[in-house]
Amino acid sequence: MTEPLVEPLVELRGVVKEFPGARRGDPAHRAVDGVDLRVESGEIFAIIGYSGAGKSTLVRLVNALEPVTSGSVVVDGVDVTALSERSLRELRLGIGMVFQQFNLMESRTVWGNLAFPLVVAGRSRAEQQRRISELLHFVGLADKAHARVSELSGGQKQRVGIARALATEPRLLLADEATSALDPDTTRDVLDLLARVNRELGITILLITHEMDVVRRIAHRVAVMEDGRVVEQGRAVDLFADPQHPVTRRFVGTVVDDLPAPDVLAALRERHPGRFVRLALRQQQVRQSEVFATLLRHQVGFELVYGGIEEVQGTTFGNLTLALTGDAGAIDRALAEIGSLVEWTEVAR
Ligand SMILES: Nc1ncnc2c1ncn2[C@@H]1O[C@H](COP(=O)(O)OP(=O)(O)OP(=O)(O)O)[C@@H](O)[C@H]1O
Repeated sequence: MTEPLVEPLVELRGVVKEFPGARRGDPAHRAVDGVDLRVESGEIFAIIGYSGAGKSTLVRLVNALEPVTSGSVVVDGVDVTALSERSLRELRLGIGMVFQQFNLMESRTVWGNLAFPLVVAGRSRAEQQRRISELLHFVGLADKAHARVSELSGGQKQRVGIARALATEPRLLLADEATSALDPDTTRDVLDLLARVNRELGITILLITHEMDVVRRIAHRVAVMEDGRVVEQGRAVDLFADPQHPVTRRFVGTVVDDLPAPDVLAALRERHPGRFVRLALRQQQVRQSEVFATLLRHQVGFELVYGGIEEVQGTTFGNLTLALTGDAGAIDRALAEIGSLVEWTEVAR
């Protein structure tokens, strides 16, 4: 069977962006340093990195708000680095933008904010009416059409921001820290809405974030950025299961409890005698009951001293630290068997 042809909606090849140094004679600053990236049509792709990693700059290169220093940026089959101002305006009509600070006209009504991009796109009155009412229903704000934006909560504002981004029926949505100004509950609602935009409307989403929880909740694939470079990329589940780069490990550690901190570990050792091992529960390999049955069969005592289970895109992840007690030989034999069920490591003293 041949692989289905998946066409990238966004493709970056060897992209470099330099900004001039602050003073004359200062060296140029490389905000983006040779990035290769493919965002497939229909997916939610996340770029994660700490502040200053170059994420926002990268997004500004995709919608050509900034010119690249070198490399190519292809959106929907068109190299945006070679477009005229006029063609750029057309390109941007096909890309919706969602911002951290919403960027709405606060003193205008929700309706007025949604009408704006439609007027710019030259839609008739009747079309504006139809589209705005459709959008308001989709984002669950049909009763707020005539409210001023300044009267809305942060979560409602971001719903308006998303509706506005969708107004001209873009194929691609760029979301720049769309939930970073929101509390955890509202963040969840807005992420659910973005997932619906992707699932029900088939819109590709490229989002940037510094929160691994955002990636865990909605991203299909993810690229990790540090100092202008992509240090690791792949399916979100694979990065959670087996992060390679230290930056990725740090991000994954914010969501999946890895190991207790040294002081916690010391306190745990005071309270629990025995040999500490850590089980890494991953994807389909989660067979906890078999692990515990094996320990019991070898008459090894066990206590769960640290850890937790999380879900990433319907897949279970977790790290459990156990304190094992009993005959040393029996523990060795039990661990040898357990090695075929799950990955385990000794927790160093
Ligand atoms: N217009 C500019 N002129 C000069 N330097 C810039 C400009 N825009 C960004 N930079 C620099 O490029 C680097 C990357 O910035 P960028 O905003 O892309 O990072 P980021 O990962 O999005 O971080 P944050 O989340 O803090 O915005 C930073 O060192 C920043 O100071």
